[in-house]
Amino acid sequence: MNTPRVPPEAEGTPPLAPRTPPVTHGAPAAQTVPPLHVRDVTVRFAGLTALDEVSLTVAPGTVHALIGPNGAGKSTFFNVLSGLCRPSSGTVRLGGTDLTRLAPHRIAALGVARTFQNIVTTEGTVADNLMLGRHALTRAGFAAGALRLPRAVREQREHREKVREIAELTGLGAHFDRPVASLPYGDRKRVELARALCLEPRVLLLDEPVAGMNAGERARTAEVVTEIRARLGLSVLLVEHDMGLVMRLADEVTVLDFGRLIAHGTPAEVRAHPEVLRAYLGTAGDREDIA
Ligand SMILES: Nc1ncnc2c1ncn2[C@@H]1O[C@H](COP(=O)(O)OP(=O)(O)OP(=O)(O)O)[C@@H](O)[C@H]1O
Repeated sequence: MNTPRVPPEAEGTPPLAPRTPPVTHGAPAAQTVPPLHVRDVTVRFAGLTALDEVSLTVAPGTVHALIGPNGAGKSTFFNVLSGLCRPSSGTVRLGGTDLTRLAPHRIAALGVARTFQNIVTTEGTVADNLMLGRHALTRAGFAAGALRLPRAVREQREHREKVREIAELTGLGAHFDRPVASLPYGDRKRVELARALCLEPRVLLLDEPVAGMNAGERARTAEVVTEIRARLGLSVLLVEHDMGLVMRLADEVTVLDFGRLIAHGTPAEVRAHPEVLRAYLGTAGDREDIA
């Protein structure tokens, strides 16, 4: 376990076509999910190496947690995967498709959706917010929508049915037409997760999905992550400081410290790893406890 385990490459996988999936009905169907391969990614900001040749693979249909003390490079890693930060070197591939230097909207269209650590929606209803998440999948043009042409009206209705399913799946069904601002914090934060799901991603990047939640809200969100993974078959890459949640949800855990990968393995392996214990319990007084 001391050396990172790197699953074999899926060489020769055909490139993925950009997705324009039909609007589906009934229970969301499990979809084909390619592995997400990150290889030797390095990011430098002026004199600081925020990521130093970091590699990991998110295997299809698994929950892979990325943990590490404050400043370890987790957000930078997410920013690379979602196209907000260009690495100095290294590659990101979804199956056989190179995502490394694509714009964020192209990465999203290829099936990698993310949530943000500090964004909690306050505007509009739950339905409004989830419809925003369908934007990338909308085929009828702006003019057709504005003119309420039959095709655009039908498409809007189908998208609304789909987002209602996702609201049910994420425990927001009872709040569908309520203003987000009127919901408790945990539900509001889960709107962000639901909005990312509305893109029908193959890989979901969750950046601290339970930050600021109370114990009940955390437990509910953990159930939702378990449920969406089981029902939709997608892969999840999870950044989270709540170690109880990480240990419960993750199949694999990768640990960063000062931009370097220091451990990779199952939750039990990582928890007992001396480098990980040192990184969390080491010298700095403000480091979190992994126990
Ligand atoms: N745009 C930037 N310019 C300069 N330095 C940056 C930038 N973004 C991040 N850093 C630095 O890169 C390092 C990694 O930061 P990052 O935010 O990725 O860590 P993190 O693991 O997500 O931390 P946290 O758990 O506190 O969110 C830190 O030293 C940070 O100060």
